[in-house]
Amino acid sequence: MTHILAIDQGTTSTRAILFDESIEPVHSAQAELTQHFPRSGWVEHDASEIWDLTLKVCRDVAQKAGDTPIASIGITNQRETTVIWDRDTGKPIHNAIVWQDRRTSATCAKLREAGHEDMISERTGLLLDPYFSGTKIGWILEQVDGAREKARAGKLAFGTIDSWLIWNLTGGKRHVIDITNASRTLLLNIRTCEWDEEICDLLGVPMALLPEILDCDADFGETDLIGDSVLSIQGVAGDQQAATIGQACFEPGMLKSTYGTGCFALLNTGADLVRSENRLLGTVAYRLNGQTRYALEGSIFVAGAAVQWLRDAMKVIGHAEETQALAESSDPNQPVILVPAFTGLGAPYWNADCRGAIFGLTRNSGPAELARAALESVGYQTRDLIEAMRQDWSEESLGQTLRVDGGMTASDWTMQFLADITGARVDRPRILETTALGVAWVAGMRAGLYPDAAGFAESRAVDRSFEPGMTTADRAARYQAWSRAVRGTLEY
Ligand SMILES: Nc1ncnc2c1ncn2[C@@H]1O[C@H](COP(=O)(O)OP(=O)(O)O)[C@@H](O)[C@H]1O
Ligand SMILES: O=P(O)(O)OC[C@H](O)CO
Repeated sequence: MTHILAIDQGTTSTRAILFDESIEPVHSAQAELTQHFPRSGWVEHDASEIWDLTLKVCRDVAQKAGDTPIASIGITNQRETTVIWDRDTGKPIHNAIVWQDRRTSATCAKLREAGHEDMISERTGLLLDPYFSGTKIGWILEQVDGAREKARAGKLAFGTIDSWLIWNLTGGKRHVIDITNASRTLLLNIRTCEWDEEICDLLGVPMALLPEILDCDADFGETDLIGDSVLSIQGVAGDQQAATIGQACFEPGMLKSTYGTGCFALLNTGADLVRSENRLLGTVAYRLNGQTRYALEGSIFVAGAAVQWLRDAMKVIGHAEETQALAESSDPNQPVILVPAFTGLGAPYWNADCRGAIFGLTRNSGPAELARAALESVGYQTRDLIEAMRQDWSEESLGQTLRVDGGMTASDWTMQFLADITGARVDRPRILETTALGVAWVAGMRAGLYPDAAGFAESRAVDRSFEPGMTTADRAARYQAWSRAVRGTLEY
């Protein structure tokens, strides 16, 4: 018996999962991460806590497996979150600035006004938005005393969370980043897959800060910190790209959508980078065996977070699961619509300033109608993404099947509505930990334990498929109502 260890460092928690020789998850350990909100719109993590908890869950899970050896390590992580540390001490010089953080929106607006957005989008595939790492790096260098000089002198290191974990796991020997994480920094030329010096210069990021870029299945270094033997790190990808791999979306046209706090839909566009005309992102899906595959990505900031809002702010539920019974008991003649723009709207609107709205309330609208509206908002937003993808990539098969994963897919009601409103078949896999599965497979394949991509795709099993049931007329009417509600929200 041999195991593969997958580390999944997410926004709210860190998980370590051991997969056996049949690529089945057999042991796991998890720790919650402290969220810091120093100001409205700011979100930080303590990078040292991230490292401590990651090492802890890895050691915990290794202990659960007893004497069974680990053949290789895969790492997947929350993307864009930015850490800068001192190369001598190994200590972060500031809290990590999390992907959700909006503090650099004024910097982005200035760069936009100066006319740089087209050039940056053309080269990076991304948009000028605080979401990405580039402007976060600039902010830390500006705010921390002496940081810019130290950065120029090569004394500091920047990394996304994969880089930070690998630096620590290898005892400071490797300063690297995988290509998928690099493609989220706003500093990568996505075609040449190299750092873009002109953009780095524009954003005030000295090249001496930057890690070496590696393929997802590269040699990322070795660690002797987990268990008694030396373990190799051989598979790395940002979490949404890892889920794309874990869902075996290896062919152009395959689409996966992950429903956690937010929702991230990635469409494999093959060896071609598609430049979106509809404010979707162009990103590296993965690079395996030296072959780069691209994706179009739609990122929505509020999916499961709408359910958290019902629980924490509105207090209409005690637990997320209760939304199912409430939605089932809601009055179908009250078409309440919730536009959950709590922190603005992501793709395809990218409006950071609009805020949430509820439409169609009556005196009888209550918790049941609100719960249904929250669950439906996830389906409507996904439909927005698929419509935008269809305009960018006119392949007929697009949008016929949606491979889903993430915590919110536990809700059958939500998955059925998703199928109804998108008109797509929704496939929920048997292994829901697709993010960890993706990098476990890459690491295990490199270690010679797991099959190639075709064999892996064949082994993928579906737990349940949801077929669209709504009439075409009903689907169209409801989607039109949603579109009107979004317009109203944007105009308010
Ligand atoms: N049965 C359910 N019905 C509706 N939403 C759910 C259900 N179970 C979990 N969720 C939502 O899914 C999210 C958690 O998913 P997860 O994949 O763990 O998120 P993340 O990785 O972003 O922390 C939460 O926002 C939660 O409200
Ligand atoms: O950690 P998650 O699952 O919320 O994912 C975060 C994304 O990678 C942000 O782009």
